Amino acid sequence: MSEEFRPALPQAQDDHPETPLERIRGHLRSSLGLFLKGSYDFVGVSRHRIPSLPFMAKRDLYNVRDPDLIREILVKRYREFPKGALMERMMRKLSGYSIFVSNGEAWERHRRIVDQAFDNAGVRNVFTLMRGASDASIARLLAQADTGEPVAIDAEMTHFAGDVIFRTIFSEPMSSEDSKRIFAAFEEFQAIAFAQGMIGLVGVPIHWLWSNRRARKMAKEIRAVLNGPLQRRLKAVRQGREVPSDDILSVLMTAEDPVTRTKFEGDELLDQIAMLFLAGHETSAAGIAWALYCLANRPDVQADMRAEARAVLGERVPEFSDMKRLEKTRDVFREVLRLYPPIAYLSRDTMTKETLGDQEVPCGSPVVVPIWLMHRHTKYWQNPNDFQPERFTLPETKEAQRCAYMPFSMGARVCVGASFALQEATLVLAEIMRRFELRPVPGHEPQPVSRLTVRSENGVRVYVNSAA
Ligand code: HEM
Repeated sequence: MSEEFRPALPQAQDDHPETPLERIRGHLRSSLGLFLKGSYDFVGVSRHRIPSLPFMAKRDLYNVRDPDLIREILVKRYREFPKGALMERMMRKLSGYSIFVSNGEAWERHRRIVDQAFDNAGVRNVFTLMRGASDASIARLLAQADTGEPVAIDAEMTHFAGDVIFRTIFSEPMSSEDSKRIFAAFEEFQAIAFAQGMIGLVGVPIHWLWSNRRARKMAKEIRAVLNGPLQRRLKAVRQGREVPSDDILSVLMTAEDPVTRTKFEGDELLDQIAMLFLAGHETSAAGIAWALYCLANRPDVQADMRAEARAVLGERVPEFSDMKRLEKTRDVFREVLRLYPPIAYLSRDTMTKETLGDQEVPCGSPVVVPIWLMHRHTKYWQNPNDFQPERFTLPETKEAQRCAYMPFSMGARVCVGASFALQEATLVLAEIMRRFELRPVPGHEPQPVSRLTVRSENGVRVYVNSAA
């Protein structure tokens, strides 16, 4: 095992900047400072003042680092800790009141319908479509390999994950023109949504912000790209033409909620598709890019994965049944999701006055589950900042996995696409490893920042060469 590689840590954020404005500016750069405050060995609930301008009301957020309380919030009493209104306001322009942000009966209905598209059979059905996106990504990498130039692997993985979700929803690849349009618009939308979220937390009503016009324009652009194939499909159905029957769109259009006997229709269908597109590509892209950064720095782990991919797949096309045999590959991805959880924290609001641990929490307060901190908690993990994929095979890590590992959250609102994400990551990582060898770019250390997802502020670049 290589001893020299230390996975990049976020730059320390100054806890005592001169002015409230400076503190706010720091949080606009990355929320890792605000939401992940506190030591990595504390078990309990800590209270933190939300930075605010002098004339704004003072509010606190509550950071929960106790596995039993986390379970209570996410699993046992999830209805009493709904998602906050701020997130919903940020996302409304792009995806209406859809599954990621909704609460109560509306969410229960959304989830019952969306679950039908993502059950196990659904994930198997879309495997061929995923493989199409993986083949396209390998072809793009082949064109960039052995050139002596670093490859922007984070941008490539964003393209890959966007293509996967587009193909698995619509049964068609994303055209290169659409992919350029949608990624540019998404990048801008996310930057605005994150900044608005941070500003909104401080207490500024976000509907006052000038950036709303720009966010609306970007959301319109994204929806237009997704609406094209949706309208084509609806027209084909109206005309009685044959349409794909096993992609995500076909299930979303036909699945009926068993309780209310309703379906997704009209704008609501486009809202849910836009949400799935966002939730389904940004997180996976972030995770896979971090995995490739870690692998570039660990040739020994690459060699193990290459041997596994070649033993399981040989020279042939991967099949759905191969995925569960790529165990090392899957453990590498699980370890990367521990070190760089794409969603660094979960945020909920209290609906009444609550007592959490030794804290009295007023009604309407933000309660944060800091996934990042739990994944590096020294009470549960040995050498928490090291990249050690083999830890997932050790019996002594079982307890940590049970109480301090939650990259996909837990409980009723657990990620709907968890199996889907593990499958696409396993597939593309095995495909990359069986063909290529990655090397780090000297002097380039990615800088983790958490905006909507945990990304590198300065990109992720690696050398890609053909493997022997
Ligand atoms: C490595 C990749 C992924 C990670 C780490 C991840 C993580 C998460 C987390 C932590 C949540 C809970 C958020 C919260 O409660 O505030 C979540 C929810 C969700 N995820 Fe994922 N996700 C990933 C990939 C995907 C994919 C591929 C899809 C769809 C294709 C997806 C769709 C969703 C949806 C719809 C929700 C909302 C579920 C609900 O509220 O009922 N995710 N994800």
